[in-house]
Amino acid sequence: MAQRFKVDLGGLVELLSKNLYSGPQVYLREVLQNGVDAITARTDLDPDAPARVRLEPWVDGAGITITDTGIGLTATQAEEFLATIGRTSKRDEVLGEGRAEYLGQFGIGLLACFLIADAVEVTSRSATPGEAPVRWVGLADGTFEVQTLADAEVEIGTTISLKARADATHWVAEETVVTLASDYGDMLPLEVSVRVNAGGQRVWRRISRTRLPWAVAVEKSAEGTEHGSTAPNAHETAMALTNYAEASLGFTPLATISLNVPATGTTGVAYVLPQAVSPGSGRHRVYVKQMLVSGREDTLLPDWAFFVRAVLNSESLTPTASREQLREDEVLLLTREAIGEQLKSWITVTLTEPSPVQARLLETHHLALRAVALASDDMLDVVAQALPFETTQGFTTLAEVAREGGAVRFTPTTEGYRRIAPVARAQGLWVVNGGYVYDADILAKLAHRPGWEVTEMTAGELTQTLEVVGIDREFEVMAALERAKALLAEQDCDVQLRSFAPADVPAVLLRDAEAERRRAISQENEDAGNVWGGLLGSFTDPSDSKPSRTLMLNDTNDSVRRLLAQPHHTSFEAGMNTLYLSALMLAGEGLGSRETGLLSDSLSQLLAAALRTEN
Ligand SMILES: Nc1ncnc2c1ncn2[C@@H]1O[C@H](COP(=O)(O)OP(=O)(O)OP(=O)(O)O)[C@@H](O)[C@H]1O
Repeated sequence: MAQRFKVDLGGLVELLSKNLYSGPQVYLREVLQNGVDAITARTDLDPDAPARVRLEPWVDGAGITITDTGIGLTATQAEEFLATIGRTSKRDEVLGEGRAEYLGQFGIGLLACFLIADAVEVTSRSATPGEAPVRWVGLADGTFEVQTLADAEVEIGTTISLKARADATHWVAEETVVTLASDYGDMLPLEVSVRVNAGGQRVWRRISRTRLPWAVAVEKSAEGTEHGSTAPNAHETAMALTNYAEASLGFTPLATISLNVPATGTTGVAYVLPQAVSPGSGRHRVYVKQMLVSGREDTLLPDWAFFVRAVLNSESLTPTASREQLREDEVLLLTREAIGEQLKSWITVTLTEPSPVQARLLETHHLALRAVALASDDMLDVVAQALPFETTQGFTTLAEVAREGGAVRFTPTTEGYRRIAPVARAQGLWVVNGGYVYDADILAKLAHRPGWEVTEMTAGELTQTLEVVGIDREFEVMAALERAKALLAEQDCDVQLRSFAPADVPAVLLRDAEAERRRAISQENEDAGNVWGGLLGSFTDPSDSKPSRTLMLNDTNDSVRRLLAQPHHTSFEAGMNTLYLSALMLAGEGLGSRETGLLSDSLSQLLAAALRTEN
C-alpha cells in the first residue's frame, strides 16, 4: 500500500535557517508578507475593506502579535494551508504558478516563525460570511491543533502570536521590530504600524509611506502645476528624492537619475554617489511589489554602474525562495538592459553639456565612466569627447588629442609614458598615457572605431622626430662624443647628439624597452646553467649588446655646446655626468645610491673648478 512521506519539522526548520534564510529576522518579513497578501485577496473582493498590518511587541518583551485585516481563514483552510508544508493558496490553479498579485508563492514562509518561537498561534476569521472564527496552533514538534471559536467579536482578518524562545527575545524587542518593519515594509502600499512606547504611552507608529518616494516627487510636481506654476517643478522633484536618500541611505547624492522600465513594471531612482567607489561595489535597494528583497542587490544594474546606488521597485521581477535575491530570468535581463540604456542616456546628456554636475561627475567618477566606455561603443565615443586623459600637453580629452595631434598616440604603460614624455612634450607631440586602469583597453578599442587613428608610440619612433645634426658638426664633436660614450657606458647608456626644442632642455634620456628585455635575458643567460642558458641564448642576438638607454644631448643648448667644445677639460666628466643625472631625473626616475654618489662627486668637482676660476 502506498504511504505518505512524513516530515521532520525540526529538521526542515534547521535546513531553512542554515541554508535558505540569512537569519531569524526573516520571520517578520514572512508574517508581514502573509498579511499583505491576505489584504490583497480581501480588497480584490471588497475594495473598501480596511488595509492594515499591525505589529505589537509584547509589553513584557517576550513575544509579538501581528494582526492583519486580510481575507482570513476558515477552519478547513487553516488545516489545509497552515499545516501543509508547500501548500499555498496563492498559486494559479490552472497554470500552477504563483499569481502575479501575491508576494508569497511557495507555501513555506510560515515555517520561518519557528526560527524564533516553538509555537505559532493563529486566530482568524474568514471574510466568507457565516464562517466561525478559528484558532490554529502549530508546534515545533510537528503537531498542530485547530478549533473553531464561539467568539463573535473576532474581526475579519488574522492575528498571529509568537512567544519567542529564551534565546530569541531580541528579535521581538520593540526597537528590533521597528527596524525590521521599516526595512521590509517602508514602501508597502498599505498601513504598516508598530506599537511603541512614546513618553509612557503605547501608540501606533506608522512605518509605511503612502507613496513610493519617486511617485511622491512626481505628485508634488503635479500639485505645483495645479497651483499656477507652468512646468512640473524639477527642483522640487530632485529635493524630494534627495531627502529620501539622506534619510534612508545616509548620503547626499551628487545627482539623481529617474529609472522607469514599463515593460517589467520597474520604477525607481539611481543616486550618483558623492564619492568614488571601487568596481564591484554596486549594491542596490530592490523591492518587489513594494516589499524589500535586498538592500545589497547586485544583479539588477549592469556591473559598470558602480557609481550609482539605486532604489527600485518592480512588479514583475521574481525573488528566489529565500526572498533575499532576484531570480536571474528573462525579466531581470530585460530590466537590467533597459536600466543600463537609461543610465547611459543620462551620462551622455550630462557629459555633453558643461554644468556643475558634469564637472563633479568627471572629477569623482572618471574611473566608472571609463568602465562604461568599455561596456559600449556609443559610450566610448562620449567618453572620448568628454573624459580627461593624461597627455604630454596636460590633461585633456582624446578628441582634443586627435584634433591637435592628427592622431592619438599612446603608450600602453605609465612606465613607457614617463620614458618618452619629456622629449615628446619638448617636441610639442601629443602622447597619451594609457597606463591607468581601463585606459589602454579604451585606446585599443577606440583604434577600431571608424574615424579614429590610434597608434602606440615607442622610444624609437620618438628618436626619429629629433633632428640629426649635420655631418660637419658630427665630425667636429666626434672626440667629445667618444669620450662621453666611454664614460656613460658604465651606466648602460649610449650618447648621441640631436637638435631639438626647447633649447633650455640640455639632454633627455630615452630607454629602449626592447634592449632592456634583451639585457635582462642575457644577464639571466650568464647566471643560468648550460641547458637553460643555451635556451635563453636563442632569444638574443649575441652581437647585440647595445646599451638599453640613450642620452640625447641637445645641440641647441648652450651648456651642451660649450661642454662638447672642450672634451679635454678637467670638468668634462663631471659636466657630462651631471647632464646624464639631470636627464635621469627628468625621465621621472629616482636616483639610486650609486647615482646619488655620482651626483655628489660631479657637483663638488664642478664647484671646485668654478671656485678655482674665480680665484
Ligand atoms: N495572515 C494570513 N491570512 C490568511 N491566510 C494566511 C495568512 N498567513 C498564511 N496564510 C495561508 O497559509 C498559506 C501558507 O503560508 P506560507 O507563508 O507558509 O506560504 P505562502 O505565503 O503561500 O508562500 P511563501 O512560502 O512564498 O511565503 C498561505 O498561502 C495562505 O493561504
